[in-house]
Amino acid sequence: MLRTNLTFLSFIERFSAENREANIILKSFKSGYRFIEQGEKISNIYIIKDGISKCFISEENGKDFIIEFLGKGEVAGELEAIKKMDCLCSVEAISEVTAYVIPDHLFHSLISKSSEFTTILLQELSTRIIQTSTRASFQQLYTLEYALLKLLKLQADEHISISKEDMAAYLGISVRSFNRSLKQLIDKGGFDTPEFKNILQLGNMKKLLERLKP
Ligand SMILES: Nc1ncnc2c1ncn2[C@@H]1O[C@@H]2COP(=O)(O)O[C@H]2[C@H]1O
Repeated sequence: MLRTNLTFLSFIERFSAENREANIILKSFKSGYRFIEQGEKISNIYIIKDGISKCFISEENGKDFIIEFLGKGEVAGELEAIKKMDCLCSVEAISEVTAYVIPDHLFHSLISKSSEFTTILLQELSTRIIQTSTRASFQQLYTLEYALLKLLKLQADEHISISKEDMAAYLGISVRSFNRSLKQLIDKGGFDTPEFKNILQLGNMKKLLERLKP
């Protein structure tokens, strides 16, 4: 749910410190700022140093679907650079975000000259395929309450807080359905499986549920 890639982050921190002339700059974005807009052409690639962004597709019916939350070391904008296509989705800060901004010519030169960089990038893209496929299967094959419980547990574990609207957009449902599922989950008191039996009893889970109560 919240992706990070600390290997990518340490590579770019080291590279920009050792190659000041490369013009990699660090930019800060306020929460709510959309630094990549779906359908546009961009000339930079971003590697997140701090903070969390959401990466989402807006459909023509006005609904948004959150593909992934991107944290430390995650790259954004690489598809447009590699495939020479318009940006697949939008990327927006949901907390204060700082990111390394890499001009696309430098990104391409790193791919052709640094096998370390290319290996990290290939690993990242492979992980994205694995995670996106696993999530698609999970969300199709389990009940909504089960997916919601898993999403809540991840937030409790990682001490992050995601708005109700964003959680609904991540699960691909309306806020109304989200509230209904949350109520069902609270009323039922959890699932009788070894993995989830005690989740609702976690201290920070109680606080999370209080905040979200419909
Ligand atoms: N499945 C995914 N998981 C994580 N990030 C993604 C995924 N799909 C797209 N992105 C990111 O969102 C960015 C939007 O702009 P780009 O299409 O240039 O590049 C995209 C990727 O960096």
